[in-house]
Amino acid sequence: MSFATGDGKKSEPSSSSSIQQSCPIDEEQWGLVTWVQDSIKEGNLKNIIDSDIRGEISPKCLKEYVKLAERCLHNSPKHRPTMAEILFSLESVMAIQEKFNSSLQSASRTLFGRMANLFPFSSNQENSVQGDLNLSTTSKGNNMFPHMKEVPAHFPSPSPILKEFRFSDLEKTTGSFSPDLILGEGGFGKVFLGWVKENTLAPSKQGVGIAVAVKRLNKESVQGAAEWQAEVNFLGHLAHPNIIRLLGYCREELEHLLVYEYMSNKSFDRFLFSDIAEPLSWGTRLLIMLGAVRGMTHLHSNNIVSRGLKSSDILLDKDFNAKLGDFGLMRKCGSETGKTHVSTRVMGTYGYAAPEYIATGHLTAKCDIYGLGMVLLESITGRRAMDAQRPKGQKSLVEWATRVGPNLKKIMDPRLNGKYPRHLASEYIAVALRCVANNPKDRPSGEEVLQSLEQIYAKQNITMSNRVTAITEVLKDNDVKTKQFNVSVMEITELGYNPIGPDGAKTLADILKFHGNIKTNDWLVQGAKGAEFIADALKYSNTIFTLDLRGPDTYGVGQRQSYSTPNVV
Ligand SMILES: Nc1ncnc2c1ncn2[C@@H]1O[C@H](COP(=O)(O)OP(=O)(O)OP(=O)(O)O)[C@@H](O)[C@H]1O
Repeated sequence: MSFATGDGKKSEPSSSSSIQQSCPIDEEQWGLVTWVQDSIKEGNLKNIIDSDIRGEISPKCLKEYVKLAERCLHNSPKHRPTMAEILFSLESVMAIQEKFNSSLQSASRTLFGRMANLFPFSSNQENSVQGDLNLSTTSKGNNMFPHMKEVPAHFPSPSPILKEFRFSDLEKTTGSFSPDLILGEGGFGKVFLGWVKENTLAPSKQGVGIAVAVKRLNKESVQGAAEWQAEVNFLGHLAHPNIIRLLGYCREELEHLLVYEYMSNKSFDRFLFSDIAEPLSWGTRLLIMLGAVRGMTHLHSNNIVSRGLKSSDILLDKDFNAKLGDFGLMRKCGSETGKTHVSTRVMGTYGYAAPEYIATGHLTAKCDIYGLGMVLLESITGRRAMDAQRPKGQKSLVEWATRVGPNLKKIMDPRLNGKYPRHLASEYIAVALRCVANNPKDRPSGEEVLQSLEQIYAKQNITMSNRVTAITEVLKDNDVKTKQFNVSVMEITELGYNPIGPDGAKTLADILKFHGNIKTNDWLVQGAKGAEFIADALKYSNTIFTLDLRGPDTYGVGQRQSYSTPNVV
């Protein structure tokens, strides 16, 4: 913020200010502060406005703005506002100014265009994907906002492809924000299911057209408006299969709404921490995280840090494709947030935030990697980043997981029922633990995480042709005569094994050792290759192997026959 005297020169500072002794500011700043304070006292507000924007500011707005600045500069820290209060005040100021201006566009060229630049992104910082996206200001006058920096706006305005909805249309779309249509509730408000016509996005009857999710911010939300603005500015410009699509927005009076594509499986956390649905298999969890990492690396390549990825920010469509949502980047910019914003989000914030970010407010892409590591850990353990209900020593997931890391039986989500490939699960955990390393330098980049997960996925990938019905003659060398088997292909796919060749046999042998007795309907066995494969596996295994067989004609309903083979070593 720049202030100037009427003639463009700075006037001499008054020596009467009490700020002088107690504020650790340099002489130049002190001069500015006292000069502004004196001008305010004298009722000389006009004089302190930058001549470039004088005439564009509503007098009422200016008064409020200056009042806020004065509070920030209060001699006693106790009387200074919190970040949340500042945001709230700026929001009110903005509303006053908007009444004064005829349009948002004209406002953005003036004072409030400068405020929009406070949104934390950058387009021109060198190597900012891996590098420093610190938002601390370099401007001497803005030390009150340690996590913000006036940087050039990457996406300074909503994308033209976004639809500007009328509030009345969104009311219709959601049955007047019917409680029956609530999809969920976040820190800033409720999300409703609505229906719109496919081409025009005009309101439609329930069940007709396409489903949308309408997020309506609480009017009293102190940070909501900033979040709303950030989402409109960023999300409309980001087209990626792993990033939620924003269809449009609405801003009328104090109402702020966002309209997104509908994700029928809602958020990932629901599947990890509640019993509302069948637990997700290892394979599905891996694919979800792959999608999330792809989305995150796309953000990083656009110089955007998500500032605290959480499992609730990963939304899932009907096929469990993952998309990142929740781009309100301002919301966790101050430590005050924890005091003023009471919701699970605050717990989440602490649980997911990188230690150096908590300590210094210094934001880098590596802070995102830390959050990502937390979600990777959550996805595999089924435990929350922070869980006050857990016994001592287990409340913080990162601490607990670092301790028990290599012990798969302890660390893996019991709801996986042991159905995961041990060697791949170990690799997955190792990646997650690297991401949550205390020292940011020890954390991998987003690209590295992506590569690691892709490798894990490739190792377990089974093509569709291998997933065809398994009708097999198995174990002909092992006492079972000609038998045909129909084996559950999905299960083995989700376990992550490629049951072909010696490698497949080795991994199966590994599993045999781990599980003891297993049933054939956990495995894909196909033709003569399948027979060889099982036989091979038995050679590698030291375990008694129990087969539970059923024929193709009776698959799913038929009789089972059990067969136990002695150890074949
Ligand atoms: N596009 C969507 N489709 C379907 N459900 C959604 C969609 N967006 C959000 N939801 C549901 O609404 C809930 C609240 O979402 P929201 O983004 O407001 O908050 P959050 O990320 O869960 O929490 P917070 O805002 O506190 O970080 C989500 O957890 C999800 O269940």
